[in-house]
Amino acid sequence: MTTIIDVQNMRMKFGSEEALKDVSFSIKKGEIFGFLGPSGSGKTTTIKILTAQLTQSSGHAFVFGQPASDMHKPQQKAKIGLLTDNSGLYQRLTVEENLLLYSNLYGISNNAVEEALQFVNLQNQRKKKVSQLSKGMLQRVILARTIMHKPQLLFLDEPTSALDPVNAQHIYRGLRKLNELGTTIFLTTHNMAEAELLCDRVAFLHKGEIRELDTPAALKKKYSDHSFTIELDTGERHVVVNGEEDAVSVMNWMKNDQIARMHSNEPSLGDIFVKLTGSDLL
Ligand SMILES: Nc1ncnc2c1ncn2[C@@H]1O[C@H](COP(=O)(O)OP(=O)(O)OP(=O)(O)O)[C@@H](O)[C@H]1O
Repeated sequence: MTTIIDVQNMRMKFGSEEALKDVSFSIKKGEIFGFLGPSGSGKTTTIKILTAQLTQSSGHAFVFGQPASDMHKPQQKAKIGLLTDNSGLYQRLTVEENLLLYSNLYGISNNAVEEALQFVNLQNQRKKKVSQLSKGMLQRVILARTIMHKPQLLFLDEPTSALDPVNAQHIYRGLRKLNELGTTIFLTTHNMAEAELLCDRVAFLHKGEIRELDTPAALKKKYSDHSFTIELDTGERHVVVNGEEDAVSVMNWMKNDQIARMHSNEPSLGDIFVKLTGSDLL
């Protein structure tokens, strides 16, 4: 599979502060990759390097097989979509006028405006002026603009931070659809449930270092204590672990038809994050 992003031993210093320390990862075409970390861990700095807004102090950062510092070149830039909190929208124009302006400016077909409005569930707000939008609506317009040229690679920095759960779900469906069509997605989020739902692999960043990188399922397995919680008909709850000692109790409860519910106590990505960073993001 084609490698879309390749980062090896990347470091970034701002004066004496080391924002990134020896960061390495690579992302294949078609992956949804979650870059997770508390505030100040280096997520935005990484996106800025990968989109040529900053140059790393040392190490290797390649996007589409070219140095990331070339991403400002029009040919490379056309392949990516970057969602940031910097809106750049015209306040006095409507949602639709903003998107049409953008599509004309970049030679994108006007049909893309309709598709983008659907993608973010804003068809009914198209005539609203940008100055009159709520924070969540504004975020959706920016996202619409980001995906309008059908980029091969999408950088999404906190794409649903201002959205209510219904609109967030709508965006998740849209992102999955884009991904099925081949778009690779690099996503940062503080929302661990979102990462678990969307990402093929996640990296946990802490103080500029990647502490773990794997599929959510593999990480959950790695950090699991292999215990189960059993709830009996009486409401009594027992935590049991694999092994002979608890097997006897479990067998007896089963024989006597006493078990009402049983589930594995595998950790969530949020639990793993707290364990790794000592920070509770939830
Ligand atoms: N231009 C800059 N000059 C100096 N320090 C910077 C600059 N940009 C980022 N930093 C520092 O680098 C570190 C990483 O910042 P970064 O914005 O990448 O974090 P983040 O993980 O994106 O945080 P958040 O989740 O709050 O957006 C922080 O300590 C920050 O203060």
